[in-house]
Amino acid sequence: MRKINVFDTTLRDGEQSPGVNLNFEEKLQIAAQLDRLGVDIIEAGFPAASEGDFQSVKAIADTVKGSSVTGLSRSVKKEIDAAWEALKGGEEPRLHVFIATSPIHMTHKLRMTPDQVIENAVDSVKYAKQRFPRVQWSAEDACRSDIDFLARIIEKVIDAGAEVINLPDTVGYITQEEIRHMFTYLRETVPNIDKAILSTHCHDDLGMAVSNSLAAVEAGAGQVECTINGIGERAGNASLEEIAVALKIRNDFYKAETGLTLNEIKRTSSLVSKLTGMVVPNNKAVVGDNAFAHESGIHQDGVLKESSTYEIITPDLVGVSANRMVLGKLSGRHAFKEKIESLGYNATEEELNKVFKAFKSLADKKKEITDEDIFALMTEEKAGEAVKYYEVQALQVNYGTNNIPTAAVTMQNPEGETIQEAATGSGSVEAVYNTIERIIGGEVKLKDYRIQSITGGRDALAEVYVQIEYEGEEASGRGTANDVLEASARAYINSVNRVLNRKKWPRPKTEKIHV
Ligand SMILES: CC(=O)SCCNC(=O)CCNC(=O)[C@H](O)C(C)(C)COP(=O)(O)OP(=O)(O)OC[C@H]1O[C@@H](n2cnc3c(N)ncnc32)[C@H](O)[C@@H]1OP(=O)(O)O
Ligand SMILES: CC(C)C(=O)C(=O)O
Repeated sequence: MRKINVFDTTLRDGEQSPGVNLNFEEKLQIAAQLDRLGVDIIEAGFPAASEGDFQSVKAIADTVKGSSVTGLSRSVKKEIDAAWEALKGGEEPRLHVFIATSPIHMTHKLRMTPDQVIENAVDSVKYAKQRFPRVQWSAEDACRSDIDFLARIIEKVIDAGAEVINLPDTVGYITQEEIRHMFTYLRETVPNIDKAILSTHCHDDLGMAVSNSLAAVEAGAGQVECTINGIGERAGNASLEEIAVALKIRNDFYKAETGLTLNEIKRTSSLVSKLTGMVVPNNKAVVGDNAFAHESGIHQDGVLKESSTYEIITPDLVGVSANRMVLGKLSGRHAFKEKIESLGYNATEEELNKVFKAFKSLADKKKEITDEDIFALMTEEKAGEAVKYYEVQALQVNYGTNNIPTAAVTMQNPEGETIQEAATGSGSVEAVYNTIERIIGGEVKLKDYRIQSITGGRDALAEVYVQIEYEGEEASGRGTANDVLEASARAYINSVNRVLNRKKWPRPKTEKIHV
């Protein structure tokens, strides 16, 4: 069986999804889970993009030991240097350097001739090879490039030292037949192609990213680039879970396999969804809530008699467990610790104490504590803001059908002072947000507000996601609580704190020195 390397780019292309911005702790948490899932390569970010990206790529390279860690760079010396500084502590430093090869990108965006692009690509790979033991080169917009030009440039970058050649469908344009032809033609035409692994990276603009990736595998791709839940720029990237499970279930056809621990898929999907705020649709293949649900009588009858009548994937293959309720308010610390570990977390003693306290207080209010509740509490703890500039201490809301909603909020400000304010609004949430805005003393534009319950039932935890603009920066925020107004306040403050944390690591002014 042919082994296909899985290159996960959730933390780079996935983070390019509009509205997604992960903080340092969240990126580390996702990287650790990707490592548990067993992806071969984690693209941890774009080190030259900002100090924040640099620091998170470095921390991931320094700590992740199973998967190989890479970072993206333009064909620019300074960016390759920055990537080296971020990645050099890793076990197998690997660079991903790219330049566009399609006529439309070369002419209008790069304003370079094809020969200049070849020279630039070769120089940047040679420059990178002076530092990195492994270099991957990508031909951005490969699928709209002239195939003979691609063949020419690929031969030259392989000679310069590139070991992986990635051929992205940057704008999600290609069809399955065309991508199969592209990979086959290049394998037959480029004389030194056997010295490199060919890789595919598909976008989902026409909803064909997964099938195109699988078609590339059929035609000889040895690496697939994808993201958890298919998140990514515009309509997203090929989704890792769909490719991995298709290769597993249809290995009779593809004759290829990944090295993934498939029963970590559901957990990874939930973590990424929670931390990015991008909800997984119920009907999403493999990880959607309905993926294993049977509604109609004939189907239910069939499944009860023999599950393979209507189920080609068993839920446990991807880590979906039927058993929900486990712990309650009388549970002790040992059982709780074991539960946390079974959910894939390694908690420090301090984290465990904090989450155990939160669990006990939740158990006082809520009858059943499910895995999802514990997962939410632990994620909140692990992904707390780097610095909590503002913190909500108390909240009171007065609402009546014939009254103007009024909120009173007590908060701690960055100087450690306790401040109290009150304000009204057209609804309770607006009253809370107007009050918080007064305390912060700046305008906060609310661009998106979403609420969901973590489990079913009237006592379910509420989870609120917001998208705001504050001091010229956009940020998302998340808050979880028993009460929807408290969850709303937490999400709002969380997003403001993210803006303030980001301002600690501003995007540097880059000097453009092309290789
Ligand atoms: C298909 C993809 O997903 S590619 C990855 C996309 N991801 C990102 O862009 C996120 C990170 N990006 C950033 O933080 C910024 O864009 C930076 C730091 C990389 C560059 O910022 P700036 O220097 O302000 O340039 P800006 O983004 O406005 O413009 C891009 C420039 O890079 C050039 N460029 C684009 N791709 C490449 C490349 N692969 N190699 C060299 N130059 C390139 C463009 O032609 C343009 O050059 P110009 O300024 O001479 O016209
Ligand atoms: C930089 C490359 C790999 C990319 O993300 C794309 O072309 O979509």
